[in-house]
Parts: sequence; C-alpha cells; structure tokens
Amino acid sequence: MSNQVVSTPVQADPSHASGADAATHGEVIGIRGGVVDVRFPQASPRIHDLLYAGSLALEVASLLESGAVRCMALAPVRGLGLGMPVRATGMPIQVPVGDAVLGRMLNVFGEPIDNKPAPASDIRRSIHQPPPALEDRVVHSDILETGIKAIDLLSPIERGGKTGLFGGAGVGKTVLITELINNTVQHYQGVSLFCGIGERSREAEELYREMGDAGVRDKTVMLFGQMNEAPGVRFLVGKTALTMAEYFRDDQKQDVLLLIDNIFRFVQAGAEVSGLMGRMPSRVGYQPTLATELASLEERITSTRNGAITSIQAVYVPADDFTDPAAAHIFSHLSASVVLSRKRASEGLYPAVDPLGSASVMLTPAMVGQRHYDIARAVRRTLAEYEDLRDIIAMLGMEELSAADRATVARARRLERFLTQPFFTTGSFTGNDGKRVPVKDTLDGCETILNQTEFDDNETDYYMIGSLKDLKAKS
Ligand SMILES: Nc1ncnc2c1ncn2[C@@H]1O[C@H](COP(=O)(O)OP(=O)(O)OP(=O)(O)O)[C@@H](O)[C@H]1O
Repeated sequence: MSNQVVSTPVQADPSHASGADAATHGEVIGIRGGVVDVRFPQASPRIHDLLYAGSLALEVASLLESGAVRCMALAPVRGLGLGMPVRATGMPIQVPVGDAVLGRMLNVFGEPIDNKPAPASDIRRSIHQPPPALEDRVVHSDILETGIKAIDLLSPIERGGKTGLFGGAGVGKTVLITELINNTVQHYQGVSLFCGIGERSREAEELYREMGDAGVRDKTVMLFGQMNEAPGVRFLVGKTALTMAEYFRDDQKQDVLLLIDNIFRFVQAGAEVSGLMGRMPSRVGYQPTLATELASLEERITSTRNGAITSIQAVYVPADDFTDPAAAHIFSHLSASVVLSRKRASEGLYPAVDPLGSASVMLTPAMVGQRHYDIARAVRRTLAEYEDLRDIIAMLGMEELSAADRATVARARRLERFLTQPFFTTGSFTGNDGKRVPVKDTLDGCETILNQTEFDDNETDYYMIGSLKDLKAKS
C-alpha cells in the first residue's frame, strides 16, 4: 500500500501523440539536482508550461536568455543527460476535476496512486489559477464545531476561514488533523480534500485506511506529494488540491473542507527549488520569494458567493521557533491558530493545545456569544495566573501561597486536565475510547470548575474525560 503512495508516475505525454513540430523541441543544457535547463532553438515555452525529457516531466519555472528556460523536475532526474531531447507540450499541468476524483488517492498530476484506473473526468483544469477577485469574496461568520474541547473553547474554527495547527516535531499535529478529519468530515455538508505535502508515506497509508473505516472516503479526495518525492512535486501538489477544490466551489457550488499536512513543506520545497535555481537566499536561508509563493497558494483558499473553502493546515515550526519566517508568514494568512506546546505534550496533556498561545478571530462575543467569550477569558486568566505562580511553587512550595492562590492553582490544574481528551484516532494505542464533546458540555464543564470552591475531589479524575458527566462515572 505505502509503495503506492511513494511512486511518482509521470503524466501521459500529450505532445507525443499529436506529433509536435520543431518549435516544440529543445535539448537539456544543464542539470542541477531537481532543476534542469533546456534550450529551445526556436520559440521558447512559457512559464508553467509542461515539458518532457523522455518520460521525465519538467515545469518551466523561469526564462533565461536566448531561448533557454529553467525548469523544476517533477520526478527524480536519474538517467537524464546533457543534450537529451525535450518536448514542449504548450500547456501547463492539467488535472481532472469533478465527481470522478471523489474517493480517489491521486498524485500531483491527478493520476491514481490507489491501484485503480485513472479518474474518468472529461474536464481538466490548469493547476495555476488566479485567486478570486476581491469583489467576489465573502466573509462567513459561522463556526465549525470540532468536538475537541480545547479548540472549540479557545480557538473556534471559522467556517470558510483558514486555521493553522502550529507545532514543532512530534507534538501531535498529524494526530490532531486526523482527529479533525474523523470529527468533521462525517458531519460536513460538502466534500473534503486532504493534501499531504512532504510528510511520511506511512501516514498517508494510515489515513487512507482510516478514511475507509470511517466510511467517509466516498466524499473525500486525497492528494499526495510526499517526503521522498522531487521538490517540484511537493511545491505543486497544493495547487493541484486547490484546483480540484475550486471546481467543487465554483462549478458545483459546494462547500469544501481542505486539510493540508504540512504547509511548511510547501515553503521548504520552494526554498529547495530556489537554491537550485541559483537565487540568493533571504532571511534564515529561505527563498527571497517566500511571501509571494505562499500568497499564490493561500490567496486561492477563500470563500466566494458560490461556496466556502474551509481550510485546516498543519504547520511544522522548525526548532519550536515561532519567529521563523515561514511560520510567521503562514500565521499572517490565518483566521485561527491552534498552537501545540512541547511542554504540555511532555506532561502528557494531549491534545497539547497551548491555551495562551492559541487564538481565533471568531472568539468575540458577537460570534460565540457572551457566555462562551467570558468562560474562555476566565479559563485563560486562571491558567495564566497559574503559570505566574509556578516558579513560586517550585521554589517555596504550595504552603507559601495564599488561600486564594491555592484555589487558583487547584482550578487551573483541573482545567488543564479537563481540556485533555481521548481521541478516536489514538484509541488503539492509548486504550481510551475517543470522545466527541459538544461545545455546550465544554462550556458547562469549564464553568463548573471555575466556580469550584471545594477541592476534595481528585484532580487526576479530570484527565482524559469527555464532558463532566464522565467524571461522575469515573469517580
Ligand atoms: N492526542 C494524543 N493522544 C495521545 N498521544 C498523542 C496525541 N497526539 C500525539 N500523540 C503522541 O505523539 C506522537 C507524535 O504525534 P504526531 O505524529 O501527530 O506529531 P507531529 O507533530 O505530526 O510530528 P512530525 O512533525 O514529526 O510529523 C504520536 O505518535 C503519539 O505517540
């Protein structure tokens, strides 16, 4: 199964059949990793055109002098040599769109990697599209409930907006995005697209199986350009996903849920390509075109009068440094950010959502209601006060605290534990059955803890439960 995902078949060469003329023929004049230079003696192709050197697909990335072009290779360049002939197709990568791609696992060309025949769609679209015009965009003011307590309470997801799941290596981004798929896709009125960029093929395989088990594969499209694939593929697969999402939104007038794991790998692939293209690196070694490349993808993820694209994107944060230019740029595109903290993960407080670092534009009284807003603020305040008291507790012990501070600590520790939650997707290795908690129960639970004055119960009873009703069952 996993070797299905890792394979990088190339798109059937359309110029082959049509008998391309001399103007479409060039030769390889330079190879530098995944970047290939080609000279065309007559008319040179345009930016984004697809070329073929044998069966190796290339995409024109920039124009050089005297009919030469610089291209990204879309598969390993092994076997390619200087002087080899190259054919231009005269068009960009075009992928199938529409119902035929539903239930399928595809690559950057929209070709199957699930051992089934190619999607039978008459409609193909170029993967390079402009973002919708400003006047066509609409802002939705609706919340997508996830059933995950920490997210629904502190960083509600905007329907038609973009949410980022930020975190360093191994803090639970993939687990969280898989749980979000499990909790939202089944209840979502529309289609879902999952785009795997630069992650492990094993995760793709697991996801494919889980989608099948959850019975949601039929209204989901899965696209992969994984870790082992050429940087050009990792750079473009997000655009393939967007092209399919745009068709569902604009032509079929459907709402689309777009999940991306991991958008940082798109930036990273751009940096790899940029280095090979010979561009001077910019801050922290990133490509000088980071902001425009990211915008070319993010600006297309938007809602119009036709339908909404709600996107949830995992964002790897290198070395847990949130000032990293890639993380900072991605952050600026989002309406909600869920920050995962290594400290909480190391304490086993999963999902490791940082209550003080996570935020959402939806967390206002007008959007979530005054009660939700007040409870979220009180939870944050209590946890922030506990953070401040931690050093004193570490040095002097709990005994030195005033009665009021001791009550704050007791409430905060109960809140921290109450905001953990068993996941459906981790049930097999934690032994805890997953729980989907309605936001009403989350608010009731937090309110009860915030109003608590007697602390004779056991704080560990609050760990890994769903709503407070489970606490009674547990004790
Ligand atoms: N909600 C959870 N419940 C229990 N364990 C979890 C949970 N989330 C994460 N973990 C543990 O943390 C490990 C890493 O999680 P995950 O693969 O999601 O991290 P990641 O942030 O995607 O990592 P990477 O950046 O390396 O891809 C999991 O294999 C699991 O053991």
